[in-house]
Amino acid sequence: MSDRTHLIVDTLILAGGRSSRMGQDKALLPWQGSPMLARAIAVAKQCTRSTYIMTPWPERYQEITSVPSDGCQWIAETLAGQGPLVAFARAVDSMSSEWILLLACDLPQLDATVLHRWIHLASSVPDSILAMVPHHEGKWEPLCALYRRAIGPHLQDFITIGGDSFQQWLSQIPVYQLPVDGTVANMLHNCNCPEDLENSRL
Ligand SMILES: Nc1nc2c(ncn2[C@@H]2O[C@H](COP(=O)(O)OP(=O)(O)OP(=O)(O)O)[C@@H](O)[C@H]2O)c(=O)[nH]1
Ligand SMILES: [Mg+2]
Repeated sequence: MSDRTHLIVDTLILAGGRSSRMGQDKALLPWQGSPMLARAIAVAKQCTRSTYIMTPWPERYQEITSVPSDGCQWIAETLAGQGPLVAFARAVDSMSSEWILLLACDLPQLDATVLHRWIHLASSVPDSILAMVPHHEGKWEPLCALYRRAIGPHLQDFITIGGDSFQQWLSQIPVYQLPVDGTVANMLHNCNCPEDLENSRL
């Protein structure tokens, strides 16, 4: 058991998806006046030490993020379109924190208070726990969750044998199930298509 109150946690935001259901780049879509990626960065900066953004097209986001002047770092993605699990596996090697807060770029209602609570909880889970992930409506919500950086080799092995599903991978490792109340459920609402965006603004 770690039992330390000050863990070193960095955020990794994945922003390299195709946005095919949305029909345009989700990261740049405004929600309450600011692009969804900028919102995710702002919350990450309130909660963790450094913010990394994994994307094959950093030039698209220069204006909204002012990277690197605002403390964010890019992780270059050379092979785009492999999906979030592979992107995460590649990014882990470039990171150095003990825990990683993994976020999608399409979560406009992230709540810093909840994320702080999860990070605090991470300091007291047993060392055997490799990830802390909300479980909602029968499935894991892997793109708003905490992972030990030490999971890197295990994840790489899973991918090497053809794995590409977070749900399958998480069923094979010791995961702490984060409870989902109303606030967390709102926070997990990701905007995949135009209707999701409209519903989340209601
Ligand atoms: N860096 C990186 N991010 C990815 C990749 N695939 C998905 N993502 C990100 O993972 C998160 C969840 O992806 P989805 O919500 O399924 O988004 P998507 O793949 O862009 O959308 P669809 O094309 O509609 O499935 C989003 O933040 C995406 O930008 C990838 O290959 N590389
Ligand atoms: Mg999504």
